[in-house]
Amino acid sequence: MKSVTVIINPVAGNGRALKKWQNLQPSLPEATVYYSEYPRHAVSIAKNLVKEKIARLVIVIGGDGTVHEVIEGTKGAPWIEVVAVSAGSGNDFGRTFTTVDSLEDIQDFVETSAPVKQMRIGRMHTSPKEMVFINNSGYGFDAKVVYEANQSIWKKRLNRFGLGKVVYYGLVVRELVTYQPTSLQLKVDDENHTFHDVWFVVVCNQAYFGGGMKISPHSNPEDDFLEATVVSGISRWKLLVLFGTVFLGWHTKLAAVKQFSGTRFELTTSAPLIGHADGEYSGQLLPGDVAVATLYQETWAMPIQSER
Ligand SMILES: Nc1ncnc2c1ncn2[C@@H]1O[C@H](COP(=O)(O)OP(=O)(O)OP(=O)(O)O)[C@@H](O)[C@H]1O
Repeated sequence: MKSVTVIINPVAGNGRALKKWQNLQPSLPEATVYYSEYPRHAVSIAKNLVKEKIARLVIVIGGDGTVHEVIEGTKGAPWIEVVAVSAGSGNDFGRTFTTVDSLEDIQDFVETSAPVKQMRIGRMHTSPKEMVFINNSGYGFDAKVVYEANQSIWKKRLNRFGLGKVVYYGLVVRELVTYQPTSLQLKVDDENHTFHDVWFVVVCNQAYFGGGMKISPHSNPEDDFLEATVVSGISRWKLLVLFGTVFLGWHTKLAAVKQFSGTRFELTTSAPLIGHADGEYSGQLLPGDVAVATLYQETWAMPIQSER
């Protein structure tokens, strides 16, 4: 029997995480419980768990940001299994990896002694910084929207009424009007590609991004490859239509969308670009910098949906 540890982000999903935990708590009296008290606190909680070297099931109650932090903290500890109770607003993690919602789901994991498959996780390196990504990491338009949303006082105000997403929609429209596409060089393993008029580039470890868009259908965290999607040479309003086609899977046939599979991706830019890792701001890529996306050699014990 594994020991159960619960990590909750009380602000995720505008308090939804806390409500979900209040429902589960009476059934898990033995669980060790930690609350994330500030951004990136879950990274240090997870790092401290790794030091104990005990086989355990870690249940993360939060959104993609909180799962990202716990996974970052459990690097190099395949004896720790991570599952999530989806309680954020986007929840792309739970579209591929396993989520639990009831006590029965949790018991399945606690009681099974079958080894959990090991998953690959991405790494975006821009010297001297290194970012983990479970879902995806990239640069450009979408990262700018994330960055602006996190700066916005309106996001906090509207979140109180569960309307935080309105800020994202507003910013997508604003950036559609004001964003200046740039040139980008992409090296996929040994092949060089140059793009002009680039809106965004995203390197994916799993298929979904942006809260349910299956942008990279061939991405699979069980394999040894990452996939990059570059969107370039498209007018502002066609880009909006393109986002709509992603839900139908038609975007992969458009000339403005180029996709590559590989093991190492080098990105360089002609103008400063804002970046994200799993939808959280990850800093700027400046002309002269090289961002390198690869998979970590280490693996993580995270069941994926198809196994259940
Ligand atoms: N006690 C806290 N107070 C404020 N922010 C916190 C706290 N604990 C964690 N955070 C931060 O909250 C942010 C949002 O968390 P998370 O992404 O899990 O929820 P979400 O934004 O609602 O969901 P999603 O990313 O799926 O849309 C994370 O960046 C995390 O660092």
